[in-house]
Amino acid sequence: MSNIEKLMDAGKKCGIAIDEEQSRLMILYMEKLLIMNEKINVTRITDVDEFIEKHLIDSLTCLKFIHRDAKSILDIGTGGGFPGVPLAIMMPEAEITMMDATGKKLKVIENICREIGIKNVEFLHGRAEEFGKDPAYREGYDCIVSRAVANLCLLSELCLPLAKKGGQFIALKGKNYLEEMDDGEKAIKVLGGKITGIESCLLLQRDLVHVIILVDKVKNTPERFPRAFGKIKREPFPG
Ligand SMILES: C[S@@+](CC[C@H](N)C(=O)[O-])C[C@H]1O[C@@H](n2cnc3c(N)ncnc32)[C@H](O)[C@@H]1O
Repeated sequence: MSNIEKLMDAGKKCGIAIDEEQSRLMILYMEKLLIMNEKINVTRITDVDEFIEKHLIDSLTCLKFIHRDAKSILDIGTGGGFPGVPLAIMMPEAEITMMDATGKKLKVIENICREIGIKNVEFLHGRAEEFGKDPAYREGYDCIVSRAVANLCLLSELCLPLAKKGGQFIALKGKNYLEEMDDGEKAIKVLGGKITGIESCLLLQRDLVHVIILVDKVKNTPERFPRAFGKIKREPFPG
């Protein structure tokens, strides 16, 4: 079976319909990223089957939860482009912005996206807590997604200020999410969000359970958030 077929098949097993052209683009992205990864470390996953499951399919588990009318999606801490690049391939009508504090990684994914012709993407180099204070970006996105960046409390302070009122924040989490829920839930409420669902996603390996935390932005974020990163790290979230 070719890698293109493998990805379509894996999608089918996980309830995600991937057509041949979408699969071709994602596999091309993977191949180019793995070549670049030998020079600039972007991902520790280099085995193709593992990449398909843990990067491509895992990124797409949040697809069905994104509001159909979402036009602007921001991936905070995108790293090697996850979940942003697979979402951009699957949602050609939406504009996907990928943000990361590390410019080197962002340049790699930008170059690959340009090379393979993914057009509905933008790149923002910098820290989420700084963009969150900038009126040009604050409360400017329909949907914020983020995977493997920080615990739920910290992550919410980075992400929710950038979501529009009426928009969403979707956190892709590992199976240990429960430890983060108490503090995370309190912070989400103060930041103007409301948890509307916690969904588990079973990947191909049956023991690999990931969780998606769905948050609606129901109120504007108070102006004092986000705080500077040093403060976010050092001080507990003010209730
Ligand atoms: C572990 S990687 C995860 C990458 C990708 N989301 C994934 O799931 O494969 C975390 C990424 O978040 C970025 N990051 C961490 N804190 C950030 C912040 N405050 N603003 C923007 N990016 C941040 C890091 O530079 C890093 O690339």
